[in-house]
Amino acid sequence: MLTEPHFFPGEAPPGYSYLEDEPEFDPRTDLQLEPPQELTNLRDLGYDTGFEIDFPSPLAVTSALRVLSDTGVEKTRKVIKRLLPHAVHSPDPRVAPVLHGAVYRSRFLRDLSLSPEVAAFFSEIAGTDLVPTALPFNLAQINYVHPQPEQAIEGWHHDDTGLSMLLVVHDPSHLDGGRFQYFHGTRQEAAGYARNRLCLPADRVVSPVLPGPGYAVLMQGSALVHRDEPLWTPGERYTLGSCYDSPDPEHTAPNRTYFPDETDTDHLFDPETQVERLCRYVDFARHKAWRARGRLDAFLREVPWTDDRELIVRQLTEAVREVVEAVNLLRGDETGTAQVTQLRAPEESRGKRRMA
Ligand SMILES: O=C(O)CCC(=O)C(=O)O
Ligand SMILES: [Fe+2]
Repeated sequence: MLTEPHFFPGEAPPGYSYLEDEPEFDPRTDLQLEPPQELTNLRDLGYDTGFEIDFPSPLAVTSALRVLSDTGVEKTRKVIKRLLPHAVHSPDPRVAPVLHGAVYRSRFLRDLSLSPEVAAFFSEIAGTDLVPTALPFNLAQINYVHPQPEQAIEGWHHDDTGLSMLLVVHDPSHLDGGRFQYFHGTRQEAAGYARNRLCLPADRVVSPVLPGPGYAVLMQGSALVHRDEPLWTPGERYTLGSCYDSPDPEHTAPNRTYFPDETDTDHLFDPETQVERLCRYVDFARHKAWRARGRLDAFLREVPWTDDRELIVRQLTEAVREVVEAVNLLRGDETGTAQVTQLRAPEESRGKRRMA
């Protein structure tokens, strides 16, 4: 069952505007697609088949692969630097400013994130069809580093999205710290260490070698406990994350969304969070509508001639289940900061993740 391609919104949301005078994305000069040497699967991390079955690919994380050419890196870096004023700054100075939905601010990043060449390359690696996510807010997320390295925070987490590319745009060889790292184990194990206030054992922390800017990993970020290592000395560090979904809605919805309560005093000082708010609602609804379209098409093709009304009700209900859940979530309350932190914590169970 495959859902039809998503329509990327024709207009940027209110409060967003595209940069003027941007470089154009040209896949012939900007991409340099080179596959990874190694793949680590969910099973290698210790997950069982029951867990794996929910995911479109058995892949947990790749070793370094190359996405951008030197020309592509230069263009990306220029755009990312120009977008810094729109990043959301956490009230905690140890947390890097982050910009979501850069596809609504940069045509270059939009076209890179939607590139069919990149999606085909990742599909080949993951061994399953992948398309740029129909939740554009999760396309082109830029992680900036606070200019003053503060007291180190651990920063271990897992994401609440599907497969994602994490691309280094800075030159990692010039940095003291700031590596992308992951835990070679399951979320449950990582949560066990956290509960007991223990650090993750150093011999199970992997720091994949990313030889230079333009290299990336592809990861199943919701199953992989990972972090950006603290930067021990000031330096320039930018990463770009972008998510990919399976177009087969039979796979569990990868993007679990909650709507942060923007009236939380923590957020009030940054007007950019207010702009993001509306973008999250619509993008979330789009993603659910996109998935349901595949299920409704399957219903149209497959519903049998029957007088079993219960059977028809069951099939139709299943086709729109995620839309009904989305409606309930959109009608519901927003999530406070403390709960958002909890939702992102590694001890979150897969069952909970499935609820939204
Ligand atoms: O910048 C990095 O190395 C990791 C960023 C990350 O994990 C995230 O944004 O979720
Ligand atoms: Fe992450």
